Amino acid sequence: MHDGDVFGDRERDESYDATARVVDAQGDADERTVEAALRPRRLAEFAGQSRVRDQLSLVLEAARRRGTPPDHVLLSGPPGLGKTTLAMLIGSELERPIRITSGPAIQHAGDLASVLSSLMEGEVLFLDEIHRMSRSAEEMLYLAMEDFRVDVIVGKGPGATAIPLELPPFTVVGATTRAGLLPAPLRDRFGFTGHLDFYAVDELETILARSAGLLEVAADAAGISEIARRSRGTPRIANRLLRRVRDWAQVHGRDVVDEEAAHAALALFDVDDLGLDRLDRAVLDALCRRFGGGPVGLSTLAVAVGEEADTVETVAEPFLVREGLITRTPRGRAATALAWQHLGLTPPRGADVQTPLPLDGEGRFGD
Ligand SMILES: Nc1ncnc2c1ncn2[C@@H]1O[C@H](COP(=O)(O)OP(=O)(O)OP(=O)(O)O)[C@@H](O)[C@H]1O
Repeated sequence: MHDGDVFGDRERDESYDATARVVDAQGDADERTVEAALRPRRLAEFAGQSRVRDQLSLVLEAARRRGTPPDHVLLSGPPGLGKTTLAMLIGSELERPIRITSGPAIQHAGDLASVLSSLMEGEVLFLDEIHRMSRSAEEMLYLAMEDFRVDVIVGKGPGATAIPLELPPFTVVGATTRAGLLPAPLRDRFGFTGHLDFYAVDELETILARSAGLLEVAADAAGISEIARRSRGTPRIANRLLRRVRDWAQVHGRDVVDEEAAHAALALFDVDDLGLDRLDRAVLDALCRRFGGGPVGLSTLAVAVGEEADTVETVAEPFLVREGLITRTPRGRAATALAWQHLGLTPPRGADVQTPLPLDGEGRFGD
């Protein structure tokens, strides 16, 4: 029932095929079938995010004891960190059916009305990319979440009338990578909000060990650890790298995914020991070698690496900033001392003294 076309309509950069990156945090439609097999089936199997997991577990257990559907749940955070997985787990923990759709699939209030009017009591409605719903659907959703009612409009023009339709109680689980884009009235209807953060290496190791078991891949601790370190804090990337290393091991007649297999496979796929790929490194290289560490304007930097400015900004930059390799300053992008070191170069004096711009809380810059 899961992972159908509703996930296919994602915003992609058009000039650069980000899906071709082995370190892309967004999955494609084909990959979702494999991913579905790796999803934890119980909350207890969900590694990491302990705060959100414990809070959610409490909310669900209390609702179960009361015998009522829990509050609506909003899950936010970057792609590939487990929002869909948690939504599925809410359904399975409550032992309720789950209905899946997404913001882009609901462009008219009527689309939402037909979903809402067919919900059963206690059903979980998962709305992925909820920030991409149309305004009219959003307004209908507020009312449905608060009063369990939709107004069905019959007729057109001055003669149109609204017929209220009562709905059985249900729970909305919304997922978004951009919580800041949700209008406040919609955000306020969620009784519980969980923000997912990037995973620590040991958490990714736990996830990888479990995935290796499910994929029936023999993997040793050093191999798993090597993959975890290069996975950019993201389970989706970790699982994908595991599959590529498994491929390498298989083709080279190795029985075990070990450190050597991980090194060789990840070198083949251009993923370095920090998890940077070709584009990330090209940006650092241009910044340091061509522009003396910057600061340099985005468009100049983009020309130097042969990509669109938007690609550099949305695909490469967020991770480079998060890793402390570059900063964005009012005068442009600048390499930090860490970037120089990563390229094996000596940083010039003052490589770290640029004043960064403030982030807006979602890893984006305020300008
Ligand atoms: N905590 C976790 N434990 C085990 N596996 C996980 C965990 N988090 C994510 N995964 C795995 O990572 C993959 C991606 O997770 P998921 O689809 O839930 O991410 P998402 O946040 O919904 O991404 P998107 O925003 O792109 O929809 C799945 O295969 C899932 O099983």
